[in-house]
Amino acid sequence: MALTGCQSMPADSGPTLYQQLGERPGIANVVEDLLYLIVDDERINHQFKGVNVAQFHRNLTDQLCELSGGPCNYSGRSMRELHSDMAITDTQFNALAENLILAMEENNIPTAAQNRLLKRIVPLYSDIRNL
Ligand code: HEM
Repeated sequence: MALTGCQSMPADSGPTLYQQLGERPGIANVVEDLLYLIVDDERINHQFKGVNVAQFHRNLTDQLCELSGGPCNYSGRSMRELHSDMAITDTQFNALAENLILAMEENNIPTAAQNRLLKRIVPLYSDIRNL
């Protein structure tokens, strides 16, 4: 019985990305700090004028939660639809990614976890740039 039990246990592969990010509360903190960085960043802050901050915070938190494997459902509009009129440049995309990295640093997210999340964001690139 004991052996059978052992066989059915999942291999100990360490914390999931969702756990490394501090689950939804940790992700919400990262997104809050990201918002402050965006407001201070002259390369991109003009794009965010008039944005509903509470909704942006909730939806981006849900999206990163879902992307990291957490139990969240992003219920906002598609990435292509949201960003299609913004003519986002590579420089602006990279500026936002840089701010996300800084926000993760501020929240002591390990570098390996930062890279795991960025890797899951990369596939969104062509939709966000409307390519
Ligand atoms: C890392 C890449 C990006 C991700 C994962 C991302 C994700 C998102 C998400 C989930 C939303 C929905 C939030 C809401 O419902 O308000 C959103 C909206 C928005 N994003 Fe992005 N985004 C990215 C890059 C960018 C860039 C580079 C810009 C501009 C420089 C940008 C500008 C905006 C704006 C202005 C909105 C609000 C649109 C609206 O309310 O109609 N995003 N983004």
